[in-house]
Amino acid sequence: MRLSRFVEFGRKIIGVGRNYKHHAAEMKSVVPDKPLLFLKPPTAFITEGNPIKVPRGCHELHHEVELGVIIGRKGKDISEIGAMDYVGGYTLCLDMTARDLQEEAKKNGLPWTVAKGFDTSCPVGSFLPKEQVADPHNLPLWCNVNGQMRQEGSTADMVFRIPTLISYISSYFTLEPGDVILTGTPAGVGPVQPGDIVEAGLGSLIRMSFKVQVEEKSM
Ligand SMILES: CC(=O)CC(=O)C(=O)O
Ligand SMILES: [Mg+2]
Repeated sequence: MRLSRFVEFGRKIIGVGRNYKHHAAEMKSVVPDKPLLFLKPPTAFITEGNPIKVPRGCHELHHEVELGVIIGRKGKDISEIGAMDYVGGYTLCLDMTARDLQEEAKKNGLPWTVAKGFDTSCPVGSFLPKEQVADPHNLPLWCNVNGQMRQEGSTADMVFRIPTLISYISSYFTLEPGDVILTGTPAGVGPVQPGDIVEAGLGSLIRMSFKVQVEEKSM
């Protein structure tokens, strides 16, 4: 299988939380002393042309624009020094988050699984082979809703950089080709409503757009 079809691999989506200090501050949280991880199932993926569906019981769905790192080689206990050899490419992701469900979970000391992993919670853009990205730690990220800019940041501001993330994650989870690491979001996250259009970009490399819709019961 070709890595450009990573969405079809059915692999892990590993989220990193509070990896930008201004976002941690807007969430009234502190930057963790080691990467804060969560998982989304592969059914979270959607590509352009498919809607973001507000999950049942959610009244505050937020956008979080993020750089996605796509793993190209299987590895466990990867050293920071060799970590970039395990990157196959990059993409742009929206880590859609049911903020009200997440806040409730946080208050009760419960996991974020539903808040982060519901169907359509990971819209992604096209695959960029790593050779096309000169410096993944210097990429502008932006997100607007109905044409109004909400998030503008740079991957230069990540707290834990890609080699650290790969090394840390692989000390717990074997990384496999097609796994995607969501590297955290810059400040400016906010709500979306059914009917909204969420547009996001990664410098001049990727631009993508998704419509928000109510989740309807499937038969
Ligand atoms: C508070 C969060 O939802 C953490 C997260 O996903 C992030 O990008 O930061
Ligand atoms: Mg996030």
